[in-house]
Amino acid sequence: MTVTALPAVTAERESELLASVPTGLLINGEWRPAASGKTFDVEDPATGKVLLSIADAGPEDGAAALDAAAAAQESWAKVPPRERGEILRRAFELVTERAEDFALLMTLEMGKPLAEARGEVTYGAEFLRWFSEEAVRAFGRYSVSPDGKSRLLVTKKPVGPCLLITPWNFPLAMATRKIAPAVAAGCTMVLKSANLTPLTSQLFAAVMMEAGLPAGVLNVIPTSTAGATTGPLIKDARLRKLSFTGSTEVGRRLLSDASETVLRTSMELGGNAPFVVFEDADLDAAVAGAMLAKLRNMGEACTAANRFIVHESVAAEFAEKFAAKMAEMTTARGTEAQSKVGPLIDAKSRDKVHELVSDAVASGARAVLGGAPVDGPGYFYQPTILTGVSEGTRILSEEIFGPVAPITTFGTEEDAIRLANNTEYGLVAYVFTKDLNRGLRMGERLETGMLGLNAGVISNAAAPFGGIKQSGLGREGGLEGIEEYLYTQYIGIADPYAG
Ligand SMILES: NC(=O)c1ccc[n+]([C@@H]2O[C@H](COP(=O)([O-])OP(=O)(O)OC[C@H]3O[C@@H](n4cnc5c(N)ncnc54)[C@H](O)[C@@H]3O)[C@@H](O)[C@H]2O)c1
Ligand SMILES: O=CCCC(=O)O
Repeated sequence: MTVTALPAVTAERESELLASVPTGLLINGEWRPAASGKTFDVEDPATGKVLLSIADAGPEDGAAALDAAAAAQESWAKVPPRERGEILRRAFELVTERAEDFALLMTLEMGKPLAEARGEVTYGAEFLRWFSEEAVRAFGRYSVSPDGKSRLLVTKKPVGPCLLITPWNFPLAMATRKIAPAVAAGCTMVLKSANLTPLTSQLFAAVMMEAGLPAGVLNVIPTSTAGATTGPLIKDARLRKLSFTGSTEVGRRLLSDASETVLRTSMELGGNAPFVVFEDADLDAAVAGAMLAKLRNMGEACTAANRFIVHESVAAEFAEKFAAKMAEMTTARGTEAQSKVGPLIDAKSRDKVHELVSDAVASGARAVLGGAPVDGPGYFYQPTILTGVSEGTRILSEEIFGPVAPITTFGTEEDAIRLANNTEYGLVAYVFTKDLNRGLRMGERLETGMLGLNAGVISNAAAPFGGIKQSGLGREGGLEGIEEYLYTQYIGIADPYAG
C-alpha cells in the first residue's frame, strides 16, 4: 500500500471544513432539525473528541422523508434520462472539485489516512460519472413472437421510492454506489447514513442539491436509532426498494422485515476473504498484493483479506517479507503526514480485533508482528501478523475488520480450495500464481462473487461488485448496478396484421 506523505492538517482547516457541513435532516429539499429537536454527536476516532453534533432523526422524520420521496417519484421518473445523467455528471465534477474537503471529512469522522481518503473520493466519484453514462442505456426491446401472431414489447421502468442504508467504513463510496444508479434509473430515495460517519453524506447531499437534484428526490435522515426510524418505512407499501450495505447480521434482520411486503432488496454484506498464495507465485508481488488487500481502509473493508492461505513450501518466506513491509506502517491520526494506519472506528471494534488475536494466540498461533492495541488516545491497533494459525480458530471464520493478518498453510490445490471455501461468506477471494490454468481453475471452484487474480484490490465502478452465500444479494456498479433500481415490464401486442 503506497500512502503519499502529506503536510499535517491545521486545526483551523478542520474547523472551517466542519462549519461547512449541514447539520440538519434533508427532507423535501430543505435542511431541518429533527422533529424531536434531538441531536447526536459524531466522534473523532483518533482522539475520542466530538467533531460535530447533527440532527437525530426519529420515526416522524423518517415518515416525512418517505412522504417527500413518494410525492416526488412520478415527476422525477418523467425527467429525461439525459437530464438525470447530466445532474450526476455535475455532481461528479463538484465532488472532484471538493475532493480535499471530502477526503479530510472522511479522515476526521472515520479515521483513515488522508491519502486513503483521497483514494476513496476518486473511487466514490467514479460511480457518479459511470452512472451519468448508464442513465441513457436502460434499453428494452421489441420483437415478433415466435409464432408471429403477436408483438412483444419489453421496457425498463424505475422501481420507485428507495430506502438506502449505508455503513460507516466507506462514507462516500457506499453512498454514491447507491444514489448514482437510483438517480440514473429515475428513483427517489431516503438515505439513512451510518451514525458513526454521517458527515460525508451530509456534505454529499448538499453537493447533489447544488448539481440540480429536484427537492424530494434525495432525502437524508441521519439517526442514532436506526431500527426505530427505518423500521416503519420498510413496512410502508409506498417503499419499493431497500438497498442495504452492512453486516450480514443486520442484513438478515432487514431481509426478514422486508419479507412482509415482499420488498425488493439489494444486500451488500460481510466478507471473509481468503488470500491464497501458491508455491509458484511471485512472492514480492504476493506481498505487495497482501499489503493492499489487508491494509486498505486499515482492514475495515468487506473486501479485506481475512485469511492468508499460503503453500507450506513458501509460507516462512512469505511471512518474513510480509512482516517486514507491515512493520513499516506507522499508526497515527489520519491527518498526520506519516500516518499509514489510522484508528479503528471505535473501542468496541478495537476490542473485538484484540479478542480475536488473543484467542488465536491462546490456540497456538504466534504474533510475529504486533498483537496488541496501541497505548494512548483513540482506538488504534498495531499492524499484526499471526503465523501457525490452525484450522478452526475463530479468527479464520469471523470478519476481523482490522490490520491483522492470520497465516495458515496448505499442501495441495485441493486443500487450498477446501480451506478457502470453508466459510458462509462468499464476497471476494485473492489468488497469486503464475499458472494461468490454475488461476482459471480457482475462479471456477472458489465460491465467491469476485476474484482478484494476482491483484490485491479489484474494486471498480465499472465492474459488478457483490457476493454470494451470506455475503449478499445483487450487484453494485458495472452494467448490473442500474438493474437493481429498475423493473422489467412486458407489453403483449396483438398481431398488427390481424383484422
Ligand atoms: N458488501 C459490501 O459491499 C460491504 C461494504 C461495506 C461494509 N460491509 C459490511 O458492513 C459491516 C461494517 O459496517 P457497519 O458496522 O456499519 O455494519 P452494520 O450492519 O452494523 O450497520 C450498517 C448500517 O445499518 C444500520 N443499521 C444497524 N442496525 C439496523 C437496523 N436494525 N435497522 C436499520 N438499519 C440498521 C447502521 O446504522 C448502518 O447505517 C461489515 O460486516 C462489512 O463487511 C459490506
Ligand atoms: O467495505 C467494502 C467496500 C469496499 C469496496 O467497495 O471496495
